[in-house]
Amino acid sequence: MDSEDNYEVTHSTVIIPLVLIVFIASLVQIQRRQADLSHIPTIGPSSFPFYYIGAIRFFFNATWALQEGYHRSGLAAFKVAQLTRWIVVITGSELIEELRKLPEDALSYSDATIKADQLTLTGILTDPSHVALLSTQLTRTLPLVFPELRDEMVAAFSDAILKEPTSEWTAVSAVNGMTEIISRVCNRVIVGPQTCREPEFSALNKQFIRDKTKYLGILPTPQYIGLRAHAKRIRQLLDFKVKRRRQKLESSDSEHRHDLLSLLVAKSSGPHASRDITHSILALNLQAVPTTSLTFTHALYHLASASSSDVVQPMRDEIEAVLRQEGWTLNALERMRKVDSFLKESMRISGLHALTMQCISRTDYTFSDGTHVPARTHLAVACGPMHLDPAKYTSPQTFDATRFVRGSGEGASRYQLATTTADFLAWGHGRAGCPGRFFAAVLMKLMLAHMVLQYDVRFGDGAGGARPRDCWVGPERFPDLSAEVMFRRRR
Ligand code: HEM
Repeated sequence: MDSEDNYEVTHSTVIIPLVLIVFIASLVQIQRRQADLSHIPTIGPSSFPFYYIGAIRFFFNATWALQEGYHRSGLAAFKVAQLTRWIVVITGSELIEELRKLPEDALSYSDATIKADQLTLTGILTDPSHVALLSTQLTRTLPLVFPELRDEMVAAFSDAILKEPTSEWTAVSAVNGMTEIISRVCNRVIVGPQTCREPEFSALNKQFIRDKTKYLGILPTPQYIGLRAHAKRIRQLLDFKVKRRRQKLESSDSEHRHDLLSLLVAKSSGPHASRDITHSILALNLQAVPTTSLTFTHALYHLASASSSDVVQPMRDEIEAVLRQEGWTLNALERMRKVDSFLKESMRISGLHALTMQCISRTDYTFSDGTHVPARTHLAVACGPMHLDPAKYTSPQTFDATRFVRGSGEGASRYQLATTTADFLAWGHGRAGCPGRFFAAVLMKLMLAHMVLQYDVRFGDGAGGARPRDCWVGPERFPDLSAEVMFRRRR
């Protein structure tokens, strides 16, 4: 028997029974939960086996189910079927605030993340200790790392967009170009200046993210093997750097770096330190790079289809006026209100997730309006329909670049890009709010301001100047992954 036959045997003897076991287990689970949740209205069919029709429809058209539930009058909560579970969707600002305030022993966000994340099965991504570093250390060191961040962004832009000093229009693959830049700049603060530019590190990272996207949680597939192999090689690459950072820390070398690798080295010890550090670096890349790249690509598509005189020129005027007074500083970036508002409006109308604040109840809980959820219920909030609700936003279907521009008076911070509220949920909210959002907001503002100042941007003639259609996979929204945008250096 040759190796190909062996491979076939592995597939038929391992994968098919495994898939069947998972399928039957999920069937029993979903059926049992249906009985517990029968008092909560369902969008789509609710009885076996028809809820699978609802689950399949949710996969292909989640926005329909969420809009339907959100707008059905008087519903504070509704449920939708997914292939392996029910999700109870909470609506309305008051219940969302109530949900946000529930403590960890009543409601767990990490239980939901760990359950939903197929990487749990690979043994990679089990320790969430890097999360605390983001909200404390990274946000605090932003003023210190800001000059490095800008230098890296400018260099990465030239490399990824227009290497040659030409002023002709050049077509750039939007998702690839933005991912290239964002991966490099994010890694400048994650692993430092040399590693973020190393071709092997960056190629492995990209392959790891790609395999993760395709990995369905089934063990012996090529993606599973790939994920483990890439993680192993990245660990080999980082091992030497970890040792060097540790020596520097121990030698009280005054030239400490402010990247996350140094912080991880400082707080780790024991025989598994190097493995844990690699896993944290991988987790950070997974959580930072795809979200920021896709969010920024959405904004780029809005920019390429925006009116030059009504949207782009006023932004340029604002950026130039602020830079004349301050130069490139964190404070200058904060004063660029039109840039901030443009990105926030893009996240409102083209947010990546139609569901957010996904969590699992740990105890039975009754909301103030009487809605009861038993323990172990998967809960979420429908942010997609909320962002398009005319009761919350005037003309919600229109992209209004200055919607969030507000004066500097009291309460102005409520409208800023990184602020989460019960009406703006693109970063999650409360305990589930993205801990990397202050960094992501600074990075995207830097990129947009640089792009608007240095380049003209438009869609090619083939596209008729229009923004390409988004693509939905379940409740996740992707910008067109193959579209090109034309760039030209400003004359
Ligand atoms: C525009 C870019 C980004 C968007 C839209 C975004 C959005 C989100 C959202 C919505 C969540 C909560 C998930 C939920 O709803 O339950 C989240 C969690 C998270 N984000 Fe972001 N994020 C972005 C960028 C980043 C960056 C740059 C980093 C790291 C530097 C980061 C690190 C994380 C981490 C670690 C979590 C998990 C928090 C936890 O488990 O408690 N994100 N992000």
